Amino acid sequence: MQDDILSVLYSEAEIKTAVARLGKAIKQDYQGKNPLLIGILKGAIVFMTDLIRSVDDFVEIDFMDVSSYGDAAVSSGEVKILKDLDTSVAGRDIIIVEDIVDSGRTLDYLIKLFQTRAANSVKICALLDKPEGRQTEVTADYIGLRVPNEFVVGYGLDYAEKYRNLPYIGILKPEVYED
Ligand SMILES: O=P(O)(O)OC[C@H]1O[C@H](OP(=O)(O)OP(=O)(O)O)[C@H](O)[C@@H]1O
Ligand code: HPA
Ligand SMILES: [Mg+2]
Repeated sequence: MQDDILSVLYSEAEIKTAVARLGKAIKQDYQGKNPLLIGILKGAIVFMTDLIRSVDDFVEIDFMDVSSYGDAAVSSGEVKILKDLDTSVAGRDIIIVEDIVDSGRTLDYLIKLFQTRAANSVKICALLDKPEGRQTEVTADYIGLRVPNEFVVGYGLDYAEKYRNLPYIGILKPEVYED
């Protein structure tokens, strides 16, 4: 698995520091609000489990499974809900937890959806931001680390369902996804 990685972009230690910073900021901004953190499966799973343990206050969690990449390295542009929430978002302060904002299409879709469902507020916490990938106006409120315009994997992020279990963020060798 490690042979497919061109270079390590962010080490485990760098990720840990970024996650701790995000957890502190959320605690400060949401005192007494009992926010609902919504992890977007599957990519956000690793980040979500670390993030919630870095928020030293009451939070609730739920998950939604949406997909737009399938087995490709380029977004299909069509966001599909594979599993919806169990919790009602009406009147709640929502924090969408994402592994990466790339084209921004997934978040654009989700923000509109939660606003339609009458959430009190909707913010975004993303571990990674890839600004050069953007095709929409979306910006995350809480950002861990910035990544260049390369396909990155690890710490939850996949290529064709692989590499999610790498403990660091790495750049995939282009020959792995180009034919
Ligand atoms: O900003 P965007 O271009 O929309 O890309 C970001 C989204 O794409 C990935 O999900 P994917 O659809 O690959 O599903 P997965 O989380 O199950 O891997 C990633 O986890 C984000 O949810
Ligand atoms: N890597 C993995 N999954 C992704 C990426 C990426 O760079 N961008 C959007 N989904
Ligand atoms: Mg994916």
